[in-house]
Amino acid sequence: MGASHSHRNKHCHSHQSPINICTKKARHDPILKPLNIQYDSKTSKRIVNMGHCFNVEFDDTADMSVINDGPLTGKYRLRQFHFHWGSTDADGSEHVIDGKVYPAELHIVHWNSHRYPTFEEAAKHPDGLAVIGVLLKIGEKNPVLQTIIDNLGQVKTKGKEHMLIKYELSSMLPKDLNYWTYPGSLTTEPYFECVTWIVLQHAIPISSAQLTQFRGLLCTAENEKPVPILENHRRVQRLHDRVARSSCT
Ligand SMILES: NS(=O)(=O)c1ccc(NC(=S)OCCc2ccsc2)cc1
Ligand SMILES: [Zn+2]
Repeated sequence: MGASHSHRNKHCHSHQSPINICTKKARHDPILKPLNIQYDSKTSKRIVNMGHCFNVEFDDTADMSVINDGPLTGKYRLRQFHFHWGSTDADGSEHVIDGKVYPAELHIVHWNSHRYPTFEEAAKHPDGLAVIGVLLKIGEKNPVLQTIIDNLGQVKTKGKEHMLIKYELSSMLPKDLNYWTYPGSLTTEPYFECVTWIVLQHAIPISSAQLTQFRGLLCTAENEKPVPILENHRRVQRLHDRVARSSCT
């Protein structure tokens, strides 16, 4: 679409996610700060089968688990995390790094409680949400992930939920918090362009056997013919006028 339509572009779909991140073009921006992550394990509440994925939800009624600094202004409150995966280990991540696809991706969803009263309100604004994307690579069994996987049996069918007490989300993150950041969108309905994406440059391990258990979740309800959630990742979107920046050289 030519420049003459850029006004229309502005309001519709020019900042969609995920994208392929060309690491050579993602320049280091010295204004970017280190990411500050403060998660309180007491805020973990439950795991829910959403039908297209499962969400691990947190108590976001106050600024107890938050992130700030990095590319952000003010505090963003932890709401939920979830994963995207593929039907085989050859596919699955949403973000792609220099054309390399990873077998899965973790999304940790936060909303701007500094400026907006609720998640729903924040999701209507470009600075409303901040999602940390963590790429997963096939490796040794991940004990922190195993705690989540051990609970999947309790949420096998769509709509089922199960309590999750004192989950230490911070222990799932890599030590190295260097990241790429760019302005984008939700990668599922309603695709709102409200996300500051923070994609970590260091991947975390998951074993192939653990990943297989994600595919055992059903997108159907208890009383329906069982259909597994074999994959739930969106294809990469056009960059348009955007630039991805790096937190390090
Ligand atoms: N895959 S993603 O991280 O971009 C992502 C994150 C959140 C959501 N949606 C959430 S948490 O809420 C859905 C309902 C809603 C309400 C107002 S805007 C969206 C969708 C996709
Ligand atoms: Zn996601």
